[in-house]
Amino acid sequence: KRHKFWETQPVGQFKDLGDPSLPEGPIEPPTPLLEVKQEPYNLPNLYEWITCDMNSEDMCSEVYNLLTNNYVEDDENMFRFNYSKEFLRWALHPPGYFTSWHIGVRVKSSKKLVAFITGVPARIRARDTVVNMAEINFLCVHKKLRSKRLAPVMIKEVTRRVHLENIWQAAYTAGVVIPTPISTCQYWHRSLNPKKLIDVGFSRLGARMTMSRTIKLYKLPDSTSTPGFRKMEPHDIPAVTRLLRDYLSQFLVAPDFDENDIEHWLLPREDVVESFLVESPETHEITDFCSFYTLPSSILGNQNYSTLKAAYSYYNVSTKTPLLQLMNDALIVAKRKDYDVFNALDVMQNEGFLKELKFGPGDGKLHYYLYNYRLNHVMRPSELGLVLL
Ligand SMILES: CCCCCCCCCCCCCC(=O)CSCCNC(=O)CCNC(=O)[C@H](O)C(C)(C)COP(=O)(O)OP(=O)(O)OC[C@H]1O[C@@H](n2cnc3c(N)ncnc32)[C@H](O)[C@@H]1OP(=O)(O)O
Ligand SMILES: CCOC(=O)c1cnc2ccc(OC)cc2c1SCCC#N
Repeated sequence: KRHKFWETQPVGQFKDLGDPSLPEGPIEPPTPLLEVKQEPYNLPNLYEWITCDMNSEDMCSEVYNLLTNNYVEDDENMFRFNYSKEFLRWALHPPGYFTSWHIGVRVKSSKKLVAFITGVPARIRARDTVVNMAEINFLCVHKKLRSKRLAPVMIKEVTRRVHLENIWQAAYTAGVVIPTPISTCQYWHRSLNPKKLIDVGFSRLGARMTMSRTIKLYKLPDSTSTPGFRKMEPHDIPAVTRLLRDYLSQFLVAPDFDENDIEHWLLPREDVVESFLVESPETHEITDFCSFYTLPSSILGNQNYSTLKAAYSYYNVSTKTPLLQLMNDALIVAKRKDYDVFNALDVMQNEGFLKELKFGPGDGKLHYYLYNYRLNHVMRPSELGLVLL
């Protein structure tokens, strides 16, 4: 397949896959800052760039509306991600964020927002090297402006603005295959509200299964089972940071979280991110951790339902409590909070609980990418310790 844009970019190219002579690490050296293009890339005449301050209620609403109507849909157009405004502000305002990396495109005449792309800074470790990267997300072009090669311009502009901050690598995921995935993961789904998932057409009644038998199959207890299982609180930040850093050190690619990062990404936020830990009743040691983020989806073309309430497994660590038991408690909490489904990728050690806890494999794949950083090893999902929103 010809990738006219991606073949021009410093990313692993399909033709290079077998070539072990190419060294791992940056593909291109940094450009001297004074030589980085100072002015924005040219857009087609009708359009103009806009920097999106997500702390502005109006701007955040415009971004929310663009994504609600034009962001990612599954292959059968059954769902479309419906990130909330609170979630977007959380996702785009981690420690050290740059408003200039939150980029929109407006129609000059109508001022209508028709495209968006974002970056946030992140320290990512690849093998033994910690690299300052940009995590790129929320690339969206209005449905009416597709297939006009706008995406490459969006990507070049966010690249330019990241370069201006002396950052030369990026990490991103996509459902599409472009040069060149560092890993390909699979989504798994655990029904919490099987009746709704069957009504919307996502799940089907199993052979020789009645609805009431299916509801019973997925039934969960009302209360969690692990002694000392509780919500994470601010005073837990140092212990959770230690626990997660130790745990993530086993993976080939993983975030290099410090306490500030943990405070932002893992302290519970209503309807955005939930995190729990196990504090040993005897020793008061924090031995385990689990978390999930809240990403609803619009249900497209169904008379009875408009929104799917989905929880997405985030970072989980088990050192004392069996991972199965820890994640079953996460399912119990999610069910109690009225989620319809609990989703998880087969990354990290998730394969160890997916089948046992009645997750079913999805038909969607998620490909992970690095920009301007070569890894000569296509990773198995279990070697990957990174979850992007
Ligand atoms: C040092 C810092 C570096 C920072 C930058 C790092 C890189 C960041 C990269 C971005 C990471 C984003 C991560 C992220 O946000 C998470 S993945 C979610 C992406 N968004 C959606 O799927 C929303 C619905 N779709 C759309 O809005 C459009 O279809 C988009 C805008 C996706 C493409 O608009 P379009 O109207 O359908 O297409 P054209 O404008 O005509 O352009 C066609 C070209 O775009 C390539 N394409 C298509 N989808 C892509 C995708 N998801 N990543 C990368 N490239 C993608 C495609 O291969 C082709 O190039 P090629 O001819 O070479 O094959
Ligand atoms: C019921 C299981 O499917 C989903 O939760 C879901 C919801 N909304 C989406 C919106 C866009 C979309 O585009 C790929 C997929 C979904 C999916 S399946 C893949 C995500 C997970 N897990």
